[in-house]
Order: sequence, then structure tokens, then C-alpha cells
Amino acid sequence: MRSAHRVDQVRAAEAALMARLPGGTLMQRAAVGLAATCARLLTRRRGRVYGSRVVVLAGSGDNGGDALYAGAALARRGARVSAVLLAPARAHAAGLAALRAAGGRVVLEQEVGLADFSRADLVLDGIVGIGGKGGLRPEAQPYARAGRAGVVVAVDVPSGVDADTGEVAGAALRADVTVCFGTYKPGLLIDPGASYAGAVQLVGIGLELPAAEVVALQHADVAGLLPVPGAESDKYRRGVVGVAAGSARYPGAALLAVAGALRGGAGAVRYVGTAAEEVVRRFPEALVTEGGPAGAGRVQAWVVGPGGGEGAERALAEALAADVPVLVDADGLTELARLGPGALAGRTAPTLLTPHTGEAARLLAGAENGGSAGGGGGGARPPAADELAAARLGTARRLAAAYRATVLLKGSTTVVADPGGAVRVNPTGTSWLATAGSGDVLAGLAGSLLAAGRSPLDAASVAAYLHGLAARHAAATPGAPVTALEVAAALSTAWNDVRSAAAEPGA
Ligand SMILES: NC(=O)C1=CN([C@@H]2O[C@H](COP(=O)(O)OP(=O)(O)OC[C@H]3O[C@@H](n4cnc5c(N)ncnc54)[C@H](OP(=O)(O)O)[C@@H]3O)[C@@H](O)[C@H]2O)[C@@H](O)CC1
Ligand SMILES: [K+]
Repeated sequence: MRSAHRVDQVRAAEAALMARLPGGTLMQRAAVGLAATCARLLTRRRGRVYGSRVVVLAGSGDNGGDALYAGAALARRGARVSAVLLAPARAHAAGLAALRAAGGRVVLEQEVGLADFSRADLVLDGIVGIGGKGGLRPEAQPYARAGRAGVVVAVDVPSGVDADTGEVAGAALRADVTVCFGTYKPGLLIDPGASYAGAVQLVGIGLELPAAEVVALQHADVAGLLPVPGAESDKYRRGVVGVAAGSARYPGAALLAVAGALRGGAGAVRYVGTAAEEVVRRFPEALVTEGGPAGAGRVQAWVVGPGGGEGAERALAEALAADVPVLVDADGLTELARLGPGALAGRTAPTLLTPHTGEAARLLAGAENGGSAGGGGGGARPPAADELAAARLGTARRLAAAYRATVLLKGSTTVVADPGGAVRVNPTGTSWLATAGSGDVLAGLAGSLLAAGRSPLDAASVAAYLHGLAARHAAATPGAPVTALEVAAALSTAWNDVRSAAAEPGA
């Protein structure tokens, strides 16, 4: 599991540890780890550190200090190191002295700095770290636009990325590798920040941190959360997932949601809706009923909404009336936005919402208006979907708080937020999942995990993880496009992948 902590948590842990250690110890630990990664990267690129060209971009804080000390260590191994000072009067004095003593040179002119930057074998981005506010300042912006021949290593956080949220206000410096200290930061795991961070490496510096609110699951965590039938299991004990999906207009959504549900570990899938005939023809193992959730037999969790069309209103009302977990997706979310959070107020079983950012915008507007069906204000401007996408963590949390439900916000970096504050970010996503029907598969899969007894947080984060992995497996060649049905078909490979990696010694 990758655990990410907020800046205030890191600062508190740092202060507690620094009170017990000689001054400068933590920065030295950070710089040693940073220099080791840089040396490995240079050796991979050029065969050796000696003679390689290194540029240190140093800002005014300790982030610049880390970079200058690491630059000094590389200079001692024979690298030709230039330090570009973005705030010359406030550069980290001891770090600068160390660099000079090791033979590094200092560059103050931007033109020279940019020329060095563009031809360097390796650039250390120490402009700003967890003390940063806002995007890159004007003096640093040309580096974000400049061409580069070598590898860019961000120190702790790519400069310009908000460490707590992954938001980028204006420009940020794109890194190939980020070396972070003490813990991951949420902004390194959540887009757009994550897309600036490249490969993220953690250097331990001995911080004692509280339990993390934001985590990214890894194979071993997911393996531990997969429902595995015991010897005594029957289909009811394994869970029956009810799928209320599809309509005359969108029969395909029913098939895709059922395809996902069949591979999520529930013991049986019960389909209700107008596509019953197509469903049973394609999936003879599914139980089917025409009509709505109220008249269907026993289920342990409902999935309602994919391709629901005009039937979504009734399906949602009937599913929410059942005292079992309910996953609401697609047309079910549009209907829920119309009703507002009051529609969930009487529920005691959990609810899981799976919006993309467009649906999130409608849900938030519905929450602010008290539901347009409820005759509330109705006048608030719905938040724009792209603004919500740029602030994914905050959006998921706002929705979870407003609806008192677990929210899986889809998109580049799927974020799952529990109303209690816990957040999981998905590390397996791929942009090829932005394909028609892929959300229907995800809804079925997550609903199946709910029916099998997983909590909404676990069901949603495990489903997102397997779904992303399946999309990678489904591609004929790495990075090739995939269809939603291929993703559903590859779910068992993803499942096996997770289990076998977790079974390996040392996992
Ligand atoms: N915590 C730990 O355990 C350890 C932390 N360590 C390291 O310390 C780093 C944190 O150092 P820090 O606190 O000095 O802050 P830092 O990020 O260097 O920047 C603050 C300076 O930048 C400025 N500034 C602000 N915004 C800006 C912007 N957008 N663009 C440009 N400049 C901007 C602001 O000045 P201002 O101009 O606003 O007065 C201020 O002077 C951390 O990321 C890690 O690398 C390790 O050494 C070991 C242990
Ligand atoms: K940085």
C-alpha cells in the first residue's frame, strides 16, 4: 500500500523527529537518497556519473537545499554540475557552499540556465517542494516550456504541483522521476499532479506518521480483499448481485454491467429490466426478471442505472427502498441529482455513487439546490466538469460529504472517497478506459464485490484496480485501444495476476 500524508502531517512528524536529532540530519538523509537515485539514472543513461552534465534548479527553501546537497554529492563523483538559482539572494546557504566546495558552478543568468537545462543529462528540480503555493512563478516558467535532452528528477514534489491535492495552478515542471521523502504526498498519486511526477520513489527518513487518509492499493492489498468462496459457500452465501440496467434505447449497458458483475466474486447475478432476453441469451448463468428491483427475488446488493434510460427513476426508487447496499451509476445518478441527497436520507445500508465528472457536476448542483425535484432554489450554476476534474480529491470528498455516501469519481486517476474521510486513489488506470461501456462493466464489478460482502470503500477501490489492470491485459499490444467487452473478459486475468503476484515470496 502506498500511503500519502498531507503537508501539515509531514511538518508535524518532521518537527518531532528534528527535536531528537542533530540539526541538518533529515536534509542529509534526503539528499543522500536523492543523489543515489540520480547516480543510478546517470549510470543507466551514460554508463557512469563521471563527466555527466547535471543542472540543479534551486529555489529559496529547503527543497533547493536538498537539491544543492545532492548536486554536491554528484559533483564529488565527477559530474559537471551547474546550479541555477531562481532566488539568488535566498538560496540555501549551506547547500550552496557544499556545491561550490565540490566544484559545482553557479549560474545566475536565465539564458545560460536555459541552455544548460536543455542539454543536461539530468536536471534536479529543487525549485519548490511542500512549502510551495500556486504554480511556477514567472522566473521558473521558461523551464517548464524548454526542450530537454535528459531526465528530470523532481525533489519531493514536481514544482508547481500542490502536494496535498495534485492540483496545478498554472504551470508546473514535468518530471520523469520524483524522489519523495518520508511519505508519498496525495498530489503525487492524483492527476493532474500524478501526471507531472513520473515514476515516484520514496526515500525513508525516519518520520513517524499517523495513519494515512489517502492510500493507493497495490497487488498484495487487493489480493487480500478479493472474495474467495470457502468450502461451505453456496450462491447466497457468496452473495447475489442485482443489476437493474439497460433499456430499449441502451440494451448493451445491461450486457456490459452483467459481464462485469459475473466476474466480481458474487455467487449469482440477478438481472432485472427490459433486456432480460438478450442477457440470458448471452449469459445463460444469469437469473433474469422483467420489471423492477421490488419484484425481484433476494439480492445482497443492487447496481442501478447503467443505460437505464426512462426506467431509471423507478429502478432507483425501488433499489433505494431495499435495505441492502446500492451502487448508483449513470442514469441512476442523473435521477439522484434531480432528487438531491434527501433521497438517501432514510437509508441505513450503504450507498456507492460512481460518477464521472459530468455526473459529479450534476450531483453537486443537485445537492446545492436541495434537488431540483424538491423545488429547491434551482438557480445555482452547476460546477463545470473540467474544474471538478482538475480538483479530483476535493470533488470526491465534497460529493461524499453532501450525499453521505461513498463516491468513486471516475477519470484520469479514479478517486474513491468515503464519507468518513478515507480516500483510495487507483494506480492502475489507463486512458483507454475512457471508452463506451467501460463504466457499465465497472459498475457491475463493484456491485458484485458489494454483494460478496465488501464495504463500499473496498468494493469500489478493488473494482477500479482490477478494471484498470484488465484494460492493460485486454490490449493486444501494450497501449492499444480496448473495448468494454474485452475489458470484462480480461477481468479474470487481472484477478489471477493480483493473486499470483501476492503469492510470490516477498510480496
Ligand atoms: N519535511 C521534512 O521532513 C523534510 C523536508 N525536506 C525538504 O524541505 C522541503 C520543504 O522545505 P521548505 O519548507 O523550506 O519549503 P520549500 O518547498 O523549499 O519552498 C518554500 C519556499 O519557496 C517559496 N515559494 C513558495 N511557493 C513558491 C512557488 N510557487 N514558486 C517558487 N517559490 C515558491 C517560499 O518563499 P516566498 O517567496 O513565498 O517567501 C519559500 O521560501 C521539502 O519539500 C523537502 O524537499 C527535506 O530536506 C528533509 C525533511
Ligand atoms: K521540487
